[in-house]
Amino acid sequence: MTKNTPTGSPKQPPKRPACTLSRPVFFVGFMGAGKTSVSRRLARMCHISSIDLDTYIERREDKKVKDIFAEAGEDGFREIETAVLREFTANDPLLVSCGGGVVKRPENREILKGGGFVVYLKVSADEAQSRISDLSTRPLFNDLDQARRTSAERLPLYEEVADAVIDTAGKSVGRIAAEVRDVLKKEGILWQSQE
Ligand SMILES: Nc1ncnc2c1ncn2[C@@H]1O[C@H](COP(=O)(O)OP(=O)(O)OP(=O)(O)O)[C@@H](O)[C@H]1O
Ligand SMILES: O=C(O)C1=C[C@@H](O)[C@@H](O)[C@H](O)C1
Ligand SMILES: [Mg+2]
Repeated sequence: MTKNTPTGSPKQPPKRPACTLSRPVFFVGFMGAGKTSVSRRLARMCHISSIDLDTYIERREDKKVKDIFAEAGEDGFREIETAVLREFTANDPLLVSCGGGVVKRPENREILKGGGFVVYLKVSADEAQSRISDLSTRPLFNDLDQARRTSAERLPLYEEVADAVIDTAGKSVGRIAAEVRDVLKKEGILWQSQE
């Protein structure tokens, strides 16, 4: 007895969304806003690449961010940060999670505004503190009062560069990533097609 031969086209692997970015997407916001976590989650959701500037700097310098601060001071760290930020405006578009202080330098704000689409993830200093388990990894998050002041000083700088603002209060990383995805699609930055 012969088995029935399957008809139709050969079995295809399940379709998955292939996404493309038309421009780099930069995540900015205060420490603990979730820039790193959200860009990683969105990258997984959409099968695109993401890069974290702090992690990239640590690999490039073979040192932890807090050790670069200790050895070269904040200015030394900011020099490196500007150089790597420039790299990611010039390369293929990626999701780029920036360090919390990237907006401090006017030069960086110009790079961000001219170099891609900027998503500002908003968080209060109080909520940020409750999210970060090891504050010693953030040399500029010394105590809550100081973090509240720094956050208030930076707010207009984040707003200056932002193309989209997303309030993260009380939302999960997955929900924020989905909100960002929807904004990027609506703005024509993220294209999703079936392979
Ligand atoms: N929406 C959220 N809800 C609860 N916890 C969160 C949320 N977003 C991030 N976290 C947690 O907060 C901590 C800091 O998150 P993350 O490193 O992504 O922040 P960041 O904005 O990249 O900070 P930094 O500027 O210091 O790099 C992590 O432990 C992460 O799991
Ligand atoms: O807010 C800041 O100034 C910083 C945030 C971190 O992501 C690191 O880039 C570094 O600790 C400085
Ligand atoms: Mg980060």
